Amino acid sequence: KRRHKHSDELEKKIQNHLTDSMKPPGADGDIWELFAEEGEMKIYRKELVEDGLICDPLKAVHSIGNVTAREMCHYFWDTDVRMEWEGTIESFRVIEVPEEFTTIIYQTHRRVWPSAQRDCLYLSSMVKVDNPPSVGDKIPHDTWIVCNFSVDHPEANPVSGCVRALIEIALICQTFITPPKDGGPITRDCLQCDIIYVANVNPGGWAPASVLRSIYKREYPKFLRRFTAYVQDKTRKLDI
Ligand SMILES: O=S(=O)(CCO)c1ccc(-c2ccc(C3CCCC3)c([C@@H]3C[C@@H]3c3ccccn3)c2)cc1
Repeated sequence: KRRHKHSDELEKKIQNHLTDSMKPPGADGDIWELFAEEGEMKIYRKELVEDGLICDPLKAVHSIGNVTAREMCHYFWDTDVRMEWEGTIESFRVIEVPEEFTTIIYQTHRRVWPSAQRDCLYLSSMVKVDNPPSVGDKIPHDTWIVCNFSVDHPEANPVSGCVRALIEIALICQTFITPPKDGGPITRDCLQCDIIYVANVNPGGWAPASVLRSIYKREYPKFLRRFTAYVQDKTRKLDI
């Protein structure tokens, strides 16, 4: 069962995301504030301060056509294309590949004046979920998750002056297929991908609350817009 040093922790986090993060906002009795809405994309936040640091949890739900859950998770997980859609990291390095779909990444984020530059050191794993909880009465064709969470690593060789931000992030995607009425073959137009993105970022050190909250308000909608458009573009059949 224990495939690498972080296997147990990864399994536990994935189980937690499948039970907690897949619940619609508010189902957990918590008060989520809808702070951005664009079509199917709805982004919620909660105010949370831990040890004086702004750790506002974020939860986004979205649904887009013409892509599968596996494609969404693949492009989110695959470091080969990371800089094609990530707009806020300055550099990143794959430190270790503990197993085929699991990497350990060190990345630096663009400095947010007036606070110090942040870096993240995290494990990123892409997993197909076998027995997914079905949300509502729709039955998913398949469910995939990418789980990113902070770990330690002796070879991080961090950029000096960076403050280590701590992250707990998950992208959970489900494919829904609506076969064509005329019984024809299933095409991309029959696909719908439901997305849940949860992000818990601890800035790791002091930063002005107003500055952090305005970054979150700006960056998360931008990230979800840009990333989903990127995947739809990468998977679009070539215009013949
Ligand atoms: O989804 S991922 O796994 C994709 C891989 O990169 C991921 C997303 C976001 C972060 C992240 C780490 C640090 C910070 C801060 C904290 C103080 C100064 C920088 C932020 C701030 C919230 C803003 C932000 C929000 C969304 C996207 C990028 N930036 C975000 C890390 C990983």
